Amino acid sequence: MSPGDHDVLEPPGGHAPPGGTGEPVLVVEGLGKRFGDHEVLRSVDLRVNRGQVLALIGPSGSGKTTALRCLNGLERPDTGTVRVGSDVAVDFATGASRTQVAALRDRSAMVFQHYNLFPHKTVLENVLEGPVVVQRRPRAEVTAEALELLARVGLAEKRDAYPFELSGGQQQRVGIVRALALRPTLLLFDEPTSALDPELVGDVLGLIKELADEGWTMVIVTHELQFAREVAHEVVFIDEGAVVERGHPDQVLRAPHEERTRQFVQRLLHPF
Ligand SMILES: Nc1ncnc2c1ncn2[C@@H]1O[C@H](COP(=O)(O)OP(=O)(O)OP(=O)(O)O)[C@@H](O)[C@H]1O
Repeated sequence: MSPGDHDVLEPPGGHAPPGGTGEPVLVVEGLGKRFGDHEVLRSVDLRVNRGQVLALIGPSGSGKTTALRCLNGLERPDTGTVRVGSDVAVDFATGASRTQVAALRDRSAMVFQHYNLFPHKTVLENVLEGPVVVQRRPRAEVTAEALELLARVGLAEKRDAYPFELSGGQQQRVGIVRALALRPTLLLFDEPTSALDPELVGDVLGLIKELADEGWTMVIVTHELQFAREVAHEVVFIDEGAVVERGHPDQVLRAPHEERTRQFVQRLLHPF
């Protein structure tokens, strides 16, 4: 590979050391969002350094998905700034332009709860859609990368299959490949295993853990607390749209300072 080429199997900038670097990839300040009278996000701050994983946890309806969608430009916050990498900084309070929001979307890639694959497109076409149609990169180059990524997740032979021919776990692996093919600076996961049958959950979590070990920078919304403890460098607990507690996974998940965090963690660990 010549200098400047991008190895699609590696995170941008190469593998980060364990624990990440000190270089910020995502800096979010004062993120606020209302849907009508409902204040869904209240001045949320987040920071993730290169090679780090942030796990965002919280009760249903606390604003986790909305926060991710704001980071990805799929939703427009009313206030706050979002910086991704060294060259994209969007201040929503002063009215972000379409070009700025598009730049934000270009830097991060989202893996959705329900896979969101195009049902009428093959696996390969699903992976090519973003890089070729949206990013306008050369089809031949992207196809080679997509096949490499599909091989990595054990789906090379499914390139011409349609989503309905795949298991949920396989569909979600395609969802992850589709995100990686965008060469994102930041990967966003929205409860990536919540739609899966229990026996397929470990398969997808294992793949995400591998990516984390390789130094991909990620924000993961999850209810899988054991997984969050193993993979995340920081856990952020939000409730009613506001950050209640943040810290090392062992502290937040085993010895939380806040009563609301303790109750939430207990409910997830002991639902009955
Ligand atoms: N497009 C929308 N229009 C109106 N209200 C919305 C919209 N999207 C989300 N909401 C509301 O915002 C609140 C937060 O929703 P969000 O999906 O972000 O929560 P969540 O923490 O991800 O929940 P869950 O764990 O159940 O997925 C909810 O009350 C939801 O009904």
